[in-house]
Amino acid sequence: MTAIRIALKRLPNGADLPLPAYATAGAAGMDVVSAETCEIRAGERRAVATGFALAIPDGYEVQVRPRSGLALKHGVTCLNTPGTIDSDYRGEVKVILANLGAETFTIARGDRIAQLVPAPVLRAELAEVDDLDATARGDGGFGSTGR
Ligand SMILES: O=c1ccn([C@H]2C[C@H](O)[C@@H](COP(=O)(O)OP(=O)(O)OP(=O)(O)O)O2)c(=O)[nH]1
Ligand SMILES: [Mg+2]
Repeated sequence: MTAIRIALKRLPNGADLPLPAYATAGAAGMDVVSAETCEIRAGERRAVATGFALAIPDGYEVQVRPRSGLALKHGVTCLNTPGTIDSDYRGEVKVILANLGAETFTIARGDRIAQLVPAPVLRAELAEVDDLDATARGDGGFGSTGR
């Protein structure tokens, strides 16, 4: 398994926290813990601090993804999933959690709240044209092929 090196800087609010880590040998995501104790009421959202910042190598991003256990048990997910950490972002990584459940969700400092997955970035060069090539689908979409 190849790994890319990503520089991580602990921020003062993350001084004593575990760094993002893979929970099992085959885990795709590194679990991230919360740097704050807080509550998210039903129907609300919050940018939760993680206590670290990253310098991702050029040509890569880091995706912030929800944990399925929180989603299934509590209705808590990343609102902007997958969140995008740009390679040129040097601020604190935050996890935008939304509580879609019926109960207030309590987060303790150190709780695992999301997972980070690095990914290569492909950039596109747009070529503006007057006409696009024809396809069988054409402009059908949004359920046009049936259930
Ligand atoms: O879940 C997330 C998503 C984003 N970010 C940070 C890192 C990312 O590089 C930056 C900008 O994210 P994005 O491009 O998704 O947000 P935007 O609304 O387009 O903000 P900006 O105008 O700053 O690009 O915010 C996070 O910490 N967590
Ligand atoms: Mg942006």
